This record gives sequence, C-alpha cells and structure tokens, in this order.
Amino acid sequence: MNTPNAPTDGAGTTARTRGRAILRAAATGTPDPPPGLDAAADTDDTDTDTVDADGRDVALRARGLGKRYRGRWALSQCDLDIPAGRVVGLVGPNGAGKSTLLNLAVGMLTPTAGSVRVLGGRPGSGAAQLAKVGFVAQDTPTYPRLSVAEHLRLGAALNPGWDDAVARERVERLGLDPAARAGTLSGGQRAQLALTLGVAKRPRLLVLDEPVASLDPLARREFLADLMTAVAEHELSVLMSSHLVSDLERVCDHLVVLVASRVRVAGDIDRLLATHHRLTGPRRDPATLPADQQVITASHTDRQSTLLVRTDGPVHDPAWTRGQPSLEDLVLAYMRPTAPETAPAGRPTLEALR
Ligand SMILES: Nc1ncnc2c1ncn2[C@@H]1O[C@H](COP(=O)(O)OP(=O)(O)OP(=O)(O)O)[C@@H](O)[C@H]1O
Repeated sequence: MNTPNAPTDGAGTTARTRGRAILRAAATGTPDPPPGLDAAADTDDTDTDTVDADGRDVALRARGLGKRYRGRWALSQCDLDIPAGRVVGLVGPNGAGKSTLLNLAVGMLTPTAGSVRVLGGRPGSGAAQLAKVGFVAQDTPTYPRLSVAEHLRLGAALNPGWDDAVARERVERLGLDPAARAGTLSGGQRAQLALTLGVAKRPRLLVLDEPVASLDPLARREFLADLMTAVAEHELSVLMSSHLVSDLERVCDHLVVLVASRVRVAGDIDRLLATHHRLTGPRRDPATLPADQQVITASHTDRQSTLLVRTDGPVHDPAWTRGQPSLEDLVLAYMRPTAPETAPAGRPTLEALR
C-alpha cells in the first residue's frame, strides 16, 4: 500500500493524500486526519497499564486489534506487547497486514475492532502523542516542490523536539543538495530525506515501514548503523517492517511475524532462537513427540524426518540430531502455511514468547 497506484481506502482517500498526512505526522506532529477512515472502535485515550507480564515498559500494546477493509480483515485479533527500548522487526509475506498494523500504531488508521496503545496513549489522540512517535511510511512521502532545506525548516518549525544538528549532519553526510527539490531526488534519496525527518524529530518510538527497501546496500548498512546509534544515545524504540531478514538479524532484538492478518509468533530474538531446534532423525510421526515439544514445521523423506520444534526444555531423545536454526530459518518456518497435522492437539500452534 501507499504507492501512487495503491487502491484507495473505503472512503476514497488517495495514497497521495495519505502520504502527505503521513509526512506531516512524521515531521510535524500535527497531521491532517485523512478523510473517511473507519469510525474508531476505541476512543478512550487513557491507559493505566503500561508494563507487560514481565514488568517491562511497553512501547506498543494491542488487544483484539483488527482492521477491516470492505468486509476483508487486513489485520485481525492482534494481541501484542512490544517492549520499550527495543528494535523490533516486523516480518511477513506481502499482504500480511504489516503496513496496516504500523498505520494503526501511528494513528493513520483507526481500528475496526479492539484497541492499540503506543507509549501509553491512543495513536493520533493529540499533539503530545504525535510528538512521541515518528513514522516513515512505505512510500517515504515528501513534498515534491519543497527543497531538502525547506523540509528541514518545516520539521524544525513544527516539531518541539527537533534536532537540527542531526538533520543537517545526515543531509551533509548523505550528499543531499539542500537546494534540490524533493521531486527531483531519486527514490533512495527521497527515502533518506524522509528517514532524516523521522530521526531528527527525536521521537520515543520510530515506526518505519520498509525503510531500507529502496536504499543501495551501502546506504542500507549506514542507515541501520545510524539507527543503532540513535537507539543507543536516545531512549528510542524502533518498530520496523522489512523483508530483509539479514538486516533485521543485524539490528533487531525482538521479532514479530505476521501472516494472513494474524500474529504468528512474537518475542525476543535470543529467546526465540534458544527455544527452537531443528531435529533430524529416523522418520517419525510428529504427533508422537513429547507434549512440551511444539512442532512448527515437519518434512519427511522415506526414512528421515526433519522437524522445527519449539520447546522450553531440553531435547533428550538420542534418535535426534539437534541443530540450531538461524533467524531466517525461523522466519521462513513461521511464514509457511500452518500444517494442522503437525500441531499437537490441545496446544496452540503459535503464541507469543518473551
Ligand atoms: N486501503 C485499502 N483498501 C483495501 N484493502 C487494503 C487497503 N490497504 C491494505 N489493504 C489490504 O489489506 C491487506 C494487508 O495489507 P498491508 O498493506 O497491511 O500488507 P503488508 O503486509 O504491509 O504487505 P506488503 O509486504 O506487500 O507491503 C492486503 O490484503 C491489502 O490488499
């Protein structure tokens, strides 16, 4: 979504209109509410519960969150706690609902069902809330007729926490001509400009929808390094979607996998990796595994079975050769369609891990 040719939403809001509003949300904290969005299912701005079950501050909390477009759920039954101070990777196949979740998180969309709270507040509920959250949408919207320098002036004028030194340093380092109009920049340069606006706003949560998709490999690496510096220096939480698992592996410490509008797994990456095992051994029916071993994927030859199993406990069975899946293995396994026969009865196939 959010490309010039993207479909309009139910009330005819064009991607361009939304893009401008997004830029304003990112750069100014005073967005034009896009017309015709669904009526809010949730209008209470208060939130008293801002820690998760482990006592950690929560950057984003969703409860039963859903968004429907003309009878079709783009996101559904989303229960999620994203801890603050993390760099969170959001992955999933095309059309899984990633942009929808991110747009709900920044108040560009309103929920059809359930609720979402970001840093304790309802997304888009006022200037204070908007100032806390930076957003760079998938099409990295900018104003084509404004120059790079004018974008920075706009950001400075409209954001109370604007960090002009950061903005100027980035523009200079990236070699962006301050006099160049955004409309004359390449796609990657426009992305860098939009990212600069998001970072220089000094938000507490930076929401990035495929931020590096249009960057060349070197620019991508430098952007991710910048991001890590910003996270380390300012108490910044980041929620970013990407299809590039290797990038996520480099910078993220928390993962959310979204498939077909549902959260399939979420948790700290270290813990996810520690609790998943690749088991190879003589062919075996996955249903015969111990009850505490959840089979995520299973493949078989005539003689051999290979399983990806999740368990909090050790795997003792000497018949298995145990291997450590990579983050990419894990993401791909969860992105596959669920095979009901591999999920032991009575246990959820997927759930959140912390
Ligand atoms: N404005 C809209 N009107 C109607 N349907 C929409 C709209 N925006 C998104 N959708 C639908 O909602 C679903 C989720 O879309 P979304 O853009 O959130 O997915 P995504 O995971 O970000 O995909 P991608 O990786 O391709 O960017 C898709 O089926 C999409 O077609």
